[in-house]
Amino acid sequence: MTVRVKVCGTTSLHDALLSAEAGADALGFIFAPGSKRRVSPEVAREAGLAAGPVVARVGVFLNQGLMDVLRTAEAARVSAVQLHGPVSSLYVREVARYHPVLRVLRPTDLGQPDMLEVLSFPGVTPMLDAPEPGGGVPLDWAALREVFPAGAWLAGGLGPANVVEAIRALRPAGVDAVSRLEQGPGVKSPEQVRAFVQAARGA
Ligand SMILES: O=C(O)c1ccccc1NCC(=O)[C@H](O)[C@H](O)COP(=O)(O)O
Repeated sequence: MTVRVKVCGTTSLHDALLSAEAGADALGFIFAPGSKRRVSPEVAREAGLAAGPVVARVGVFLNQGLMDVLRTAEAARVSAVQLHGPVSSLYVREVARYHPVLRVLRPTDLGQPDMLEVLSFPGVTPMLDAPEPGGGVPLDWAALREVFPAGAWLAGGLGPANVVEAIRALRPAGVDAVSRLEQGPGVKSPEQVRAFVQAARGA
């Protein structure tokens, strides 16, 4: 199965076009307060729509109010929503009534019935990520091999140099990265973005 590739932390039209031209399947737009990659819904909307009809536009949220998520997602015209943080399954189910959801889990969540319940909701796809989102720290792929959910995406410290190994270890449906694709906070490195997409495609 072809692995999907998401380039997260897009903060400009320039970087959206860069990732789309590199062949990314999805762009992430971070709306979490306090993120050094936070983008306004207006910029996300302009940049995401410019990437064309086949590139997914993912709004990224961390523990934010339900109405904030729904209003921002609408204003930014995202095509999916990524939810970080200890939000309830009811909350995830409500967001999934309006948008496809990438529900971010940490490895320690995998044993928790209430966290796993959400994965049975229609339109909700799990994404395994490190405890600190956007922190550039890889997960222990070998330790996850037996418990990695079917159809899940993988994030956490991925970049051109390790994405092939990660894909071969866990066979995720998609991969997502930000820290290792930047030349500065919120600014993409063209070389790293191209190399990441190319490496993931060739895995
Ligand atoms: O990157 C951030 O600043 C961020 C802040 C708050 C919530 C989510 C955030 N990033 C979300 C992502 O999907 C990252 O791509 C993912 O955590 C992987 O990051 P990295 O380990 O830096 O590749």
